[in-house]
Parts: sequence; C-alpha cells; structure tokens
Amino acid sequence: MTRTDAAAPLAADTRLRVRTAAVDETAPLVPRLDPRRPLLWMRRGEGLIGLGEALRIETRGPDRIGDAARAWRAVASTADVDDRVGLPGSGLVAFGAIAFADESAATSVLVVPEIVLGRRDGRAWVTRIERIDGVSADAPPEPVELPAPAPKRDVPRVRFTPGALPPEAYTSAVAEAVRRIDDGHVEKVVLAREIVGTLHEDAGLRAALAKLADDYPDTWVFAVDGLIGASPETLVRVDHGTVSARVLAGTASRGADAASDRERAAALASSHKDLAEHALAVESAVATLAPHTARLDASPEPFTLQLPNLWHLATDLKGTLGDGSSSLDLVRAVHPTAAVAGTPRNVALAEIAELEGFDRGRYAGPVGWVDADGDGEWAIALRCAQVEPDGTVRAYAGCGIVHDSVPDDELAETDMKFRPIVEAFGAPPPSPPVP
Ligand SMILES: C=C(O[C@@H]1C=C(C(=O)O)C=C[C@H]1O)C(=O)O
Repeated sequence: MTRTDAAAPLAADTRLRVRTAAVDETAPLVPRLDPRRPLLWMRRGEGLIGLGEALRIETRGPDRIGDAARAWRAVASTADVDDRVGLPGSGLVAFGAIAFADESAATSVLVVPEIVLGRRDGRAWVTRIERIDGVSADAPPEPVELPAPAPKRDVPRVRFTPGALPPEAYTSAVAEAVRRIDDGHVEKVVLAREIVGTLHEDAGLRAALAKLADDYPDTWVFAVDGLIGASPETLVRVDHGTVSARVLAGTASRGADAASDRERAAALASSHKDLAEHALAVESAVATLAPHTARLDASPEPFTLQLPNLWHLATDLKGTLGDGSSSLDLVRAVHPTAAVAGTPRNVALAEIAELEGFDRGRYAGPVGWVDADGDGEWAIALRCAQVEPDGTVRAYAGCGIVHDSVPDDELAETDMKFRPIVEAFGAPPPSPPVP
C-alpha cells in the first residue's frame, strides 16, 4: 500500500498494471466485501466492490480536489491497462471520498483496490490491479481469487446519542440562520447536526451495508475509507462525453397511507418555500457545470422523488462535455452546491462554520469513483456515517434553511434523514407517521 499526497508526489516509477476480464458471476456483491475495509459503489444491485489496496492518494486543503485530479491523471497516464470489457467502471478505477470543507481535518482520499469485482447491465468482470514499480511488466499477473460470499447476519447494534449541535442547539442555530436570512446577509444556509455511537463488532459494516442496499435500492450505496451511506443525490456523472446530475433540495415526510402520502408529495411540489430552496440548488449546479459543457438541459419542472423515508424535490441535468474535463474536474467545479452549502456559496460556508461549529469531515462532500479516462460517478455523501478505526460512528444530517424555515420542522427533517443510517445500525424503524 502506498500513501501519497500533493506535497509528496507519486514516485516516478509508480506504475500500475491493470487487467480486466469478463467473469460469469451472478451472486450479490455485498457478501464479498471486506468487512473491515469495505469499498463499495452500488445501485439496484449493480456497481463495484474493491478488495485490497494497491495505491492511495491523500489530499487536504482548499485545492484537495484539484490535487487529487492531478495526481490521478499522473497515475492513469502511466498505467498499463488491458480492459476486455469496456463498460463504465471496468479497467483502472479509484474509489474516492472528499472532505466537505477547505479547512477540514479529514483527509480526502482516492483508493485504488487490488481487485475490483464489477457488474453493469447484467455483465460482470474482475479487474486485477498490481504495482509494477521497478518490476518487469512481463512477469505474469497473479491469478485472482475472489473471497467466498459471507453468510447473511444481523446488523450490528449501535446506540446513537446527540453529538455536535444537539437538538436544542440545532434549533437555535436554525433560528439564528433565519434571522440572518431576514437581515439580508444570506439567502439559504444548509445546517447539519451530528449523532455519535460506537460499533463493537468487526464484521458489522458488511451487514449495515447489506441493509442500506436492501432498504434503499434506488440510492447510491457506498463505502469508502470508513465513510458509508446511501445517497439519493448524484453530484455528477461523466460517461464518454455525456454529463448528468440529479439535484435534490426540498423535503417532505411520507404519509401513513396512500392518500396522505400523495397529498404530501403534492404539497411539496407546490410549496413556495421548498421550490425556492430547490431553485437555488439547481441554479448553483447549472452555473458551475455550464462553463464545462457544450449543452446542459434541466428537467423543466422539479419532480417529486419518493424514497422509503421521505419525499424530495428533484431536478435531473443532462448534457455533453465541452472541454474534456474529467469527472473529478467537474466535482471540483460543482462542490459544494447550494443543496449542501447555501447561497451565496462563500457567505453560506462562513455561516455554516460559525453556526454549526463542527468539522463535517466527508459528510456532504463528494463520494464516488473515477476511471483512467476521467469518467466516473460521484454522489453527495448524504445519509451517511464515518466509521473510525476505533469503532466511533459519526452520522450527519442537515437541511436547507430559508426565510420560511421553522426550527422544529427542520429538526424533525434531520430525524427522517438519519433513518437510513440508524436503522442500518440496528435501531427499530420509527412508528408510522400520523395521517
Ligand atoms: C443536507 C442533506 O440533504 C440535502 C438537503 C435537502 C433539503 O434541505 O431539503 C434535500 C436533499 C439534500 O440535498 C442531508 O441529507 O443531510
């Protein structure tokens, strides 16, 4: 395993040999994850798992994404790649998780596994990645042996208690944000809070990820360097010159029966508060992507996206790349969107630092993967937790605060957003909402 960061560039002889071949594999991906250091990117049963670690790039500071993009370009440009599959995610890939804030103490990482097992459009492949620094590239690659799927087991039990910004402090921070919005300082600020627990069991992460994937199949279920979650929000995807994204902002609870559920979705779709909050998030994504795209279209009206725990207002963006940017270059351009920071961006970031007062780590940062050509899929790390090596689990959830925000409603919304993670760690589902 190699660690590198922008201050210490990769050794000149760091070279990767990458071999991808199709395999006949139909078993689910999650049971093959490394329970201690899972690497996962999955939606609707398809995606990538990574085993082992061939190379790690670590960056930090204001240009952590640019530094990672440059280091990745250098690694990719010297790699010896033989990819017999040619699907998104085959060939050389790195899994990435990036800190939210410039001043965060959390490292941003790109991790290149030794083995990738991938599945897409019903096809499966295995990629073997080896370091051949100073070694003859003619030496035969080592054969790949996939670990046997682990039997299903119960999710680990983690008891969460309030962490940074406990409920009363959170509602006060929301009230203060509304005052500052009314003063005209800022239009929208996204404020989050933290809950903390301890994971005692070693194999628990695989079971927690299996539950996230079972319960939230339409989200991006991810695990990168201890950051695990199930995000519904696609920050940006690049695939052979096409660009897409899904912007979310505006949230409502699910109803207890079909009629009240429909009513809540309809109320969300016509709520001035949520539509205003949503429009700011779409504007920020469009404005930051547009300079890099030849064309960029947004779905004309926001639509309501149904998730098991809530409704969101959603807008899909689709376009074509105009300047040869990699997915990491686009991540650098769009992060942080108004969906997780606010408007104007820099004022909102200063308000977050002051009113939240804790380090978000990689929560609300980009998480995803990038390939040798720069193509990749990145989500915003939401509905997630960072699991530290000592078993500490920190989960985060936040809400966009605008002029009409009501502190207790926003607190209730964070509880809905914590649900995927607290249930993946063994909490019983909440009682159904009152119709
Ligand atoms: C900030 C979070 O979610 C974001 C905020 C939303 C909102 O305020 O309505 C909706 C989706 C996300 O863009 C979170 O889940 O922690």
